[in-house]
Amino acid sequence: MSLRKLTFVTGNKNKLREMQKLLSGIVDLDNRSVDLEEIQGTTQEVAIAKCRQAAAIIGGPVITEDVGLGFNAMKGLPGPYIKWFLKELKPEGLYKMLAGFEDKSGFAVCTIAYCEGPGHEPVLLEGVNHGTIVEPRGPDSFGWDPVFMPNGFDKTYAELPSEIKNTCSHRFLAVEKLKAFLSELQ
Ligand SMILES: O=c1nc[nH]c2c1ncn2[C@H]1C[C@H](O)[C@@H](COP(=O)(O)OP(=O)(O)OP(=O)(O)O)O1
Ligand SMILES: [Mg+2]
Repeated sequence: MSLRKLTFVTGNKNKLREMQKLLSGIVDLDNRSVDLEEIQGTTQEVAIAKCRQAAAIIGGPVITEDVGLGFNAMKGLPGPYIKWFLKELKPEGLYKMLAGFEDKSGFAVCTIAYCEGPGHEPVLLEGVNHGTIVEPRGPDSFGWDPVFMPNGFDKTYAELPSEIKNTCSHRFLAVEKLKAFLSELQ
């Protein structure tokens, strides 16, 4: 049986590494590193626009991914804008953003968008993982991993072995939905 071919359009090596693990044996995953334009809007709007662009560039079936980190004390902000907050503030600054708030809870959202090709409507598969924003702990190797401690664990994403992150993460939860969706396609 040959595996379905899909191109994951992302410029983020760490996302690619996790996605390859999560989809191994299920999808023949190719990668194209394209810096897709990200519009302003809700996570869903950003994800759909990103995936449309990717499908137009690749000319075939693609997935893209948009990740957000929301703070409940800030009604879900920074959400899809976390990349720019992280870039300027680093993990330490993200933690400090909540200094004036009692509520340190937050949630990580992974929105995978699948598009069959140019002219097709993207389909969204979303995974949400809830947790707490803590002082940075663990290796500073992937995004905001050092400040996110998922519920049910006493370690941050950065401190957890990747095999464990991959069984509970926002990305894992979205990939579970993607697998179910792909198994319904012919
Ligand atoms: O599991 C994760 N653990 C920690 N940090 C993460 C994770 N996943 C994404 N991130 C970071 C990357 C970027 O700073 C922001 C999302 O922005 P986002 O636009 O989705 O990612 P990106 O621009 O790096 O790659 P892409 O080319 O796929 O858009 O959160
Ligand atoms: Mg991006």
